[in-house]
Amino acid sequence: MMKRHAMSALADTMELPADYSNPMPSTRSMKFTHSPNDLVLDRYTIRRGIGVGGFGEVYFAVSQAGKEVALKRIQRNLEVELRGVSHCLNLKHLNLVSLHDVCRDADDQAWVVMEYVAGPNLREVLDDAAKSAASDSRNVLPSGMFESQARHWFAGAAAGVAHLHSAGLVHRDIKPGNLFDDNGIVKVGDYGLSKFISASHRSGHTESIGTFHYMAPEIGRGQYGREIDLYALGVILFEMLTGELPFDGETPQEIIVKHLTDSPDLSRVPNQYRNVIHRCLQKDPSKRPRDVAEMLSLASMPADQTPVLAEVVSFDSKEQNGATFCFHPKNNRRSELVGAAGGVASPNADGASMVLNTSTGEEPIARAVRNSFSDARAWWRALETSPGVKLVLAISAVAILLINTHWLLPVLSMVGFFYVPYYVIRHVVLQLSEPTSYSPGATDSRSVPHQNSTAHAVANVRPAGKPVMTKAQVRSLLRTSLSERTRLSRSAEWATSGMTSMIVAGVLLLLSSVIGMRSTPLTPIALAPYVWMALVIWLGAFGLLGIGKFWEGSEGEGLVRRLVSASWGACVGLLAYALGHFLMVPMDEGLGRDIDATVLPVSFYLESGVPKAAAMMGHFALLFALLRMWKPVDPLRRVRLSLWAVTVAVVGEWVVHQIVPVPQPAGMLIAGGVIVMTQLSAPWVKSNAISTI
Ligand SMILES: Nc1ncnc2c1ncn2[C@@H]1O[C@H](COP(=O)(O)OP(=O)(O)OP(=O)(O)O)[C@@H](O)[C@H]1O
Repeated sequence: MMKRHAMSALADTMELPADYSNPMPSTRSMKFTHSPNDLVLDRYTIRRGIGVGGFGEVYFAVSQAGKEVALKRIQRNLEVELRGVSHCLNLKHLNLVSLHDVCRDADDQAWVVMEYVAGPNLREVLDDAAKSAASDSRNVLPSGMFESQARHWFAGAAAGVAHLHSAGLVHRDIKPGNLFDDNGIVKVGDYGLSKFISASHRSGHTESIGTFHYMAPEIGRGQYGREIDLYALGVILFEMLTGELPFDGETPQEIIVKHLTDSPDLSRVPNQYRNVIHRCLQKDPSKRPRDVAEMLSLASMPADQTPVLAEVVSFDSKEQNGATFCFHPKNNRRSELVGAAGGVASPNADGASMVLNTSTGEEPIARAVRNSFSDARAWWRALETSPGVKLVLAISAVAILLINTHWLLPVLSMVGFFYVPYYVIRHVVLQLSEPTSYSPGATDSRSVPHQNSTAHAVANVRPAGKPVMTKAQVRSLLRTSLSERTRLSRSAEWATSGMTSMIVAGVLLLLSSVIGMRSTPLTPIALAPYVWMALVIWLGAFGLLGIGKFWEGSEGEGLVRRLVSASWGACVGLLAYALGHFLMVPMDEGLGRDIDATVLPVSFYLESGVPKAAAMMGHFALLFALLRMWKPVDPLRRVRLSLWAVTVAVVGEWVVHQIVPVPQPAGMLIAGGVIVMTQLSAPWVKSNAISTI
């Protein structure tokens, strides 16, 4: 209690922002000095007022040439110290709102000219989410945001803040109102300026402007280290995930006292984020994460955990302090080049080479299962029904599980039978294949301060938005990077792709057997051809995925690759033949040719016309040689799943069938299936990532 009084006194003596008496922006009067069509700074025509903040009024304006900008008219009672502002003005990063200029008009009025962001800020998004949750009669909406949305904002804001920090700047005013959504890209605005703008009656003294909910305790002591930004990001993450603030109160003093003394209640925060928020909200700045990179990894957000592909890599020519983070989450995606198995590609600081990191993170299937559980848990928590109803629901769920154990248990055992060895092998291989970066040109992330201490740092040499590398150059850098990966990391990725392809095979088997046996009783004999096809497809794809790991480092020599493909095709044919016999699959179906071809090669067939092993081997060898089999497994292929490639494979198979017939339609299904499966299972670097660099 004593401590609280002491803290309260401290809060009373703290310097509060000039506008603290009414800190909620919504209550500020929205009177604007300028009207639409006013010309300011001799070149900008005001279109409309956007809002009024602590520093002044913000307008949407256009230049004479039509460039859209946001203009902030700094309040008269604030002094603007322009010395040093240039440091902020010359920062360029995809996740920062660009500051174009700070200038004075004829009346000596200071204006900040900046990039105009049309999208909402996080404050508005959170308020909307709260309103939707309040009016959601089905109670399915979270009180904060969906986790994926929160991650998207968090990662984008972190990337912008990391860039500021690497440039030696502290934002000082991170809050939801200063984070914007620009067409899916999170942008941090209002950075650094608070240092250069101060209340005139305290000339020369830098003012604390942050809204109290996001203000780190040490700000009261005049400490403005970069830790205050991490603190604010922690508060924002808490708010996004729970819809509530960790420290709230009726007055600024009450909030400040809570920042100084209270511990946040993390019980409503999903498990995965408790640690990062706990660390970010430490009262002692030295106990917070060392930097943004550490904060992100505590949030389980290192690049290798996000199995998505890169979209943009942004470079800043002024970047000297090591890597910057860049987040371009169109479609909620991270900005790294990440393969299906979690690899990450990023250009290094001199832009001369790219690093393709392979996964060392959580196993993708385990992650998917964990995410589903946490979604289910969130849904369960959000379910606002009486405890009695919840109990009935829980008992019903358990009963349903128990009733279905007769098939659930065998299925789970089967899954475990394949999954556990795969998981162990993957884990062992990844343990051996550390470090996370394989490019000799890249600095080991753990050896250099500020350099990417998580796997996904990107550095750049250009202002965002202007491509500096042609697609071909980027492609060649990615190739180099792919070629520099260790054999172990490739093996790990192969294992993951193999597992994925097994799941795809299971789905194919299910679909094809359901369609093919809709009017046939389910017997082992009837099922055998489907199992046979699924196995042949899987084996074919698995081998190609493995060979693809050796091909991915170069564009390759076509003839050699066709020969290798043909050899693997012969193996697939042999396996198909052996498995067909083992499963007693009728091999004499659909052998007739549509074209009256020659009787060759007659020695490949029994007198009954049933293909011998040689026919199967010849057929698939020819097919694999004909199709460019390295394309569907190439991480740099144009699209993840090309239906054109599938069509070509099926038509190609039909052509080969005219020369060396095999059972149909199994042959065509196998050809199409192999191409679908390899494409779905092989890692892929999204092509517009390449075009936008
Ligand atoms: N670059 C911009 N593009 C579009 N809207 C902007 C831009 N900068 C600010 N705004 C909007 O203008 C309004 C006022 O912004 P401002 O930054 O002045 O106030 P604030 O963030 O509420 O308070 P403070 O100045 O204390 O940070 C807000 O609604 C904000 O979303």
